[in-house]
Amino acid sequence: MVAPLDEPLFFELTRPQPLLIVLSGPSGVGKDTVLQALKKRNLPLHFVVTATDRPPRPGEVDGVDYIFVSREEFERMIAADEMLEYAVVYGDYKGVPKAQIRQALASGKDVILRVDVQGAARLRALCPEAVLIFLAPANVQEWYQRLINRHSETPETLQRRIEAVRRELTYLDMFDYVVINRQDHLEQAVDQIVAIIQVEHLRVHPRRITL
Ligand SMILES: Nc1ncnc2c1ncn2[C@@H]1O[C@H](COP(=O)(O)OP(=O)(O)OP(=O)(O)O)[C@@H](O)[C@H]1O
Ligand SMILES: Nc1nc2c(ncn2[C@@H]2O[C@H](COP(=O)(O)O)[C@@H](O)[C@H]2O)c(=O)[nH]1
Repeated sequence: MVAPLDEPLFFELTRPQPLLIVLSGPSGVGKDTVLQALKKRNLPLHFVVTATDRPPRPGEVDGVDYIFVSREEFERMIAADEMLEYAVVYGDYKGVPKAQIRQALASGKDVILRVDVQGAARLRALCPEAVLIFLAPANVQEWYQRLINRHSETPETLQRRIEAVRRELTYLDMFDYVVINRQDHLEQAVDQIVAIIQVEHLRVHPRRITL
């Protein structure tokens, strides 16, 4: 006699576990640009809007690019334990609102966010099951030119970002994947990130995020 199928087992197999995907890499490598291109693919992803106390750059929109707050408000959020991770990045506060991530994961969606490399290290410690992707340039000249062409930096902030890159590269081992964002081949980098998400959902032992 054949045993009846075990329904809870099948439920487990077909119910995807949401992923927490962390995109990191040096300043100016193209993290935001890659995420904007990924948004256009209309995948069931929640794109986290992180908070900062730096002023918006021309064209940046509150609630879309960042949640822009005052330094006092940022410090209130830290004191109230509202940040999953926060750091002073190139002189400004940046932080990941905890409630936003929890709500998105609870809805069953994969969650993706970009942070600097120290933020990725902190998230790895807080959430070892997160998927960490290091976005890298094809070579240092391309990366430097990208940062210059963005016209977002003063000589001082540019220097700070250049000094940081050497230290950031020493963290490569902590990441699960590396994706090269080649000059004028943005869609290729996006394809590779989509492939990582797809393959992560094929794991026999899914990553289980607990925050
Ligand atoms: N594949 C690419 N080819 C050409 N230019 C690119 C590519 N990817 C990004 N860029 C350009 O590089 C510049 C930096 O990109 P972006 O601002 O997305 O970097 P970032 O990693 O988010 O930087 P930061 O960490 O400082 O926020 C932008 O001017 C963007 O248009
Ligand atoms: N550790 C964190 N880093 C963050 C967060 N949000 C953004 N960032 C990173 O900061 C730098 C600088 O950003 P910019 O917009 O001022 O150029 C960049 O690498 C971002 O990825 C965060 O919540 N935590």
